[in-house]
Amino acid sequence: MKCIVGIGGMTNGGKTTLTNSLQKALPNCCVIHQDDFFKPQDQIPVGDDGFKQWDVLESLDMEAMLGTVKAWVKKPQKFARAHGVTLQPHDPGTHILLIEGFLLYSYKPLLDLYSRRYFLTVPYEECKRRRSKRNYTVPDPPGLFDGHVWPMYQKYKQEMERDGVEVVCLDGMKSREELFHQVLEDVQNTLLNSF
Ligand SMILES: Nc1ncnc2c1ncn2[C@@H]1O[C@H](COP(=O)(O)OP(=O)(O)OP(=O)(O)O)[C@@H](O)[C@H]1O
Ligand SMILES: NC(=O)c1ccc[n+]([C@@H]2O[C@H](CO)[C@@H](O)[C@H]2O)c1
Ligand SMILES: [Mg+2]
Repeated sequence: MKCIVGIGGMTNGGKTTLTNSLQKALPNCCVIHQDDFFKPQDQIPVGDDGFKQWDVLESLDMEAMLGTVKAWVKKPQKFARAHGVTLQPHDPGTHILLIEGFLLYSYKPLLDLYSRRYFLTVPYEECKRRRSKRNYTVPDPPGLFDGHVWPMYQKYKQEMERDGVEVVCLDGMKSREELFHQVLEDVQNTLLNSF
C-alpha cells in the first residue's frame, strides 16, 4: 500500500523539522523536499517589488519534482534503495512518501495524489523572527520578508482557500514534540483506514 503525505505551509512554519522526525518514525518512508527543486539563481527574475522572485511557483522546477514523485509511485522499493532508505522486512507492503515544501498545494498536477495535506503556520511576528535567523543558500536581502515573502505567502494562501483545497491545519507554535506526536498518530490512523 502506497501513501503520499504533504507537509506544507508557510516558510519557517517548521516543515523540515517535522518531516525529518516523521521519516525516522515511519516504516519504509521516503522524503522529497520541494526546496531541492529551486531553479538556479540566474533564472530567477526580479519582480515589480524589486526583489528576486524566489517565493513564486515559477522559481521551482515543478516538472522535475513531479517526475521524482512519479518515480517513487512507479517503484517505491527501488526509490527507497536509491535514496538510502532501509526497507523493513516486517512491514514489506507499506510505502510512505512525505513531500515537504512551502508551495505544495498550489501545483495542480500533484494536488490529488496526497492522502493527507498538512499545513503548518505561525503568526507573522514569529515567522519573521525565525526567518531572520536563517541562512539560505542565497541570503535574504534587507526587506525581502515584508516586501516579497509575506505578500506571496498571503497570495498563495488566498488562492488555496478560493480553490477549496482541503488541508489539515497545524499550529506551528506547538512544541516540536507535540507536533511530531500529533501528526505521527494521524498518519498512522490514515494508514490503518486505507487498508
Ligand atoms: N515547533 C517548533 N517550535 C519552535 N521552533 C521550531 C519548531 N519547529 C521548527 N522550529 C525552528 O524554526 C526554524 C524553521 O524550522 P524549519 O526549518 O523546520 O522550517 P521550514 O518550514 O522547513 O522553513 P523553510 O521555509 O526554510 O523551508 C528552525 O530554526 C527550527 O529549529
Ligand atoms: N534553497 C534556495 O535555493 C533558496 C534560495 C532563496 C530563497 N529561498 C527561500 O526558501 C524558502 C522556502 O523554503 C522561500 O521562502 C525562499 O525565499 C531558498
Ligand atoms: Mg524547510
